[in-house]
Amino acid sequence: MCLFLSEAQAFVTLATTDAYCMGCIVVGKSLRRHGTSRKLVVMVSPNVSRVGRLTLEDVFDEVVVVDVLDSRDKAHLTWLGRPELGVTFTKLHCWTLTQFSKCVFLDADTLVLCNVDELFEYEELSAAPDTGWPDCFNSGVFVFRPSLNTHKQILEHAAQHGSFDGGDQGVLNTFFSDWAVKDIRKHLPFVYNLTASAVYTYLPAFQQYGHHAKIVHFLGGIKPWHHSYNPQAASESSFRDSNKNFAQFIHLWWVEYYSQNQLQVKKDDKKNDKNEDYSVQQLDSSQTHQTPTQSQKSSTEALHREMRLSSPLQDLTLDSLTISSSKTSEEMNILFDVMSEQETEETPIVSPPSEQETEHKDPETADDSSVGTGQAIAAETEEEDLERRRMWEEGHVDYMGKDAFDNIKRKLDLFLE
Ligand SMILES: O=c1ccn([C@@H]2O[C@H](COP(=O)(O)OP(=O)(O)O[C@H]3O[C@H](CO)[C@@H](O)[C@H](O)[C@H]3O)[C@@H](O)[C@H]2O)c(=O)[nH]1
Ligand SMILES: [Mn+2]
Repeated sequence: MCLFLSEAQAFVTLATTDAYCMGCIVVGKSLRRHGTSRKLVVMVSPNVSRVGRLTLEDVFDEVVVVDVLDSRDKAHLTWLGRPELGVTFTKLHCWTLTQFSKCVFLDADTLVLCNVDELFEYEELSAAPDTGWPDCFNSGVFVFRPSLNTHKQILEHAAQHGSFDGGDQGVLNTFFSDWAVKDIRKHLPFVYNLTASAVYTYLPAFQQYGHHAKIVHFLGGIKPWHHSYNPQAASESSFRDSNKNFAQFIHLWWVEYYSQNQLQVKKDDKKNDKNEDYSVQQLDSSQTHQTPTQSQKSSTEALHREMRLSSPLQDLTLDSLTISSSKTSEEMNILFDVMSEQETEETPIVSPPSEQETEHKDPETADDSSVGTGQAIAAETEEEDLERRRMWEEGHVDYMGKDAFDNIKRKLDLFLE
């Protein structure tokens, strides 16, 4: 029964360009990292490169090709300042995924920070308020029920009324027009679609509630894949105020982008068993060592190479991305060093053991690890640090434990002070 339910539900995202494929990879990996039991589906338009699609196949259960739907509504999109967003009408095709009874749509520019499977308890159409106009919902995260009938009605509605912002959000808000007032149970908490905002009430609220964030949404023209995160820059003008908080999320985004994913490891294992080769890896013949981490890297690198050929973004070349990625790993090391330093100098920051861990702890080992002297802790910390560093470098970030977001944030805050 449970299995049936989880097979009939899916998280869905969308990419109509290779740049947005990068975002989808992070959406998929972050959902898997946090152990979702639902299927992962990505819709792609036919112009997405073969490498882009193959890379997505490493992460998603289904890659569904859909036609591009473009509002071509230059007038309204100019109001929004985002002429490129006409293609977001393509998102409306998510209602055609009738192999699922219920889905959660996530924009390609979102990052999942914990398990959010409880979103499937909500009904169509559930979404979080938009920070720009809170009586409208933001269409970056929403719960819906696929139905060809609803799909047809929405497209007819779009043809008849157009979209007040030129994108899908305008159409969906006028189609589900009673969202603001009819049923509060369809209002998702803001932490499921946390966007940055310059409104003056935002910062204190972020300080108070920001650590409850479950899904971060990098709304706006600049996406995480457009720049790398630099800890120093966090104190400079480009990362001031609310963006400073988001700089930390951008860092996490890059960590997730380069992390390994379980589906890839499974596929690599299969490949080794059958002695087959994957075309993504064949594209990267310069890679001699085929450890899972490197093969995973090679598929993202292959995507980067493809982007250089076909990216619509002028500034997004292989070179800039390579610099971004090396900067990122350098920064990860800086971050790691800061975390290690702080840990040996101060009380080690570790998440409290879960009840289960406490229950099953061997009393002998429990003696040294949990109630040892300061010296024992320091000695162990050094060893643990080395191991953790190795794990971190291989992309196994312990988000639920030592590398939990709260710990990283605390260390970054200290570092940036
Ligand atoms: O060239 C594009 C542009 C967008 N998308 C997809 O459409 C989504 C929405 O575009 P995005 O750039 O994320 O828009 P936002 O900056 O989030 O802007 C807002 O306005 C959009 C237009 O109404 C809505 O789609 C968004 O959900 C809403 O948050 C992306 O995440 C992608 O999944 C593409 O695949 N290719
Ligand atoms: Mn978005």
